[in-house]
Amino acid sequence: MQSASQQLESQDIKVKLLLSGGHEYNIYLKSDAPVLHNLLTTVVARAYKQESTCHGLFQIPMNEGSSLLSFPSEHLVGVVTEPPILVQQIEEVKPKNTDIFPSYYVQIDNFFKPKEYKRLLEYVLKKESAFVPTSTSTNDENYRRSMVLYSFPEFSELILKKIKAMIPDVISKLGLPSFSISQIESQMTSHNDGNYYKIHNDNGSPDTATRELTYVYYFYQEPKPFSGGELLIYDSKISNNLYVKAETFKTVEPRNNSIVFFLSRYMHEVLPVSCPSKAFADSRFTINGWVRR
Ligand SMILES: O=C(O)CCC(=O)C(=O)O
Ligand SMILES: [Fe+2]
Repeated sequence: MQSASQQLESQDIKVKLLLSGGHEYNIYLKSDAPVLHNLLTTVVARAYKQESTCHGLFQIPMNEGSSLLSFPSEHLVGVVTEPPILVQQIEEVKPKNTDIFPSYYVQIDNFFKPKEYKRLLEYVLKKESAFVPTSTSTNDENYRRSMVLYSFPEFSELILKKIKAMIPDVISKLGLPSFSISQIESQMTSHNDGNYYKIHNDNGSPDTATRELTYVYYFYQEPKPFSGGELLIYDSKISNNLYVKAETFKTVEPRNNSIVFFLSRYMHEVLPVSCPSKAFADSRFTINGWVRR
């Protein structure tokens, strides 16, 4: 769905939310905030009696995060934006088979404190011999090349605690309805010279279906000893009533000591890594996993 809100440079927008029952709330949002896009498309969908693409609960932090406004999407009657944001004409908001649903992600820098990050790098270098080659659910040999470490109790507890604390903020930044977490999985990976992971999603099989969010934490030695290894997250479109990959995508730089969150259902891939030294210590390392509902 194409709306004018997507074309603005990021700026602060004063947004008055008009809710059923005559309630009004003033909030401030960035013009490129996914939640603003969802608010506008919800109003547009109601105006044209379409199914909203974001049915569910809105949860919007207020007063610099000290309070949270929650309301079901069907209670949203209107939105007043200052400066004005025009949503384009009916022809362009009608869902067509060719509509692109943009993918959204959140990337947070300085995830581990410097001491934790240093300890993690020292740890991974000692664990080289415990890493094993990765496989995929289809066992296709040319789909994925990397190494994985499944057990690292010294860090999995710490990362789970930090991720749990971040989830409410991540959910709100992604404009998602909240959900209760049943489990958070984690693994450590290394990508060395020529390694990659072709286009896939992370919840496409019965045993992965409850994965809601994927997270990837990146770490490596400085100066950066490899190139490539970008994460591409594809936008979606609807074809035959199914979400499928669009041609367009977002490119995520695997920034040192940053963590990325996105919907596990998005199609994504890891571009080939070039690591001239081929030394394990020079790999693109991650701790990644999935938040299950
Ligand atoms: O390493 C990355 O950037 C993403 C890894 C990934 O997609 C996965 O393990 O499912
Ligand atoms: Fe993945």
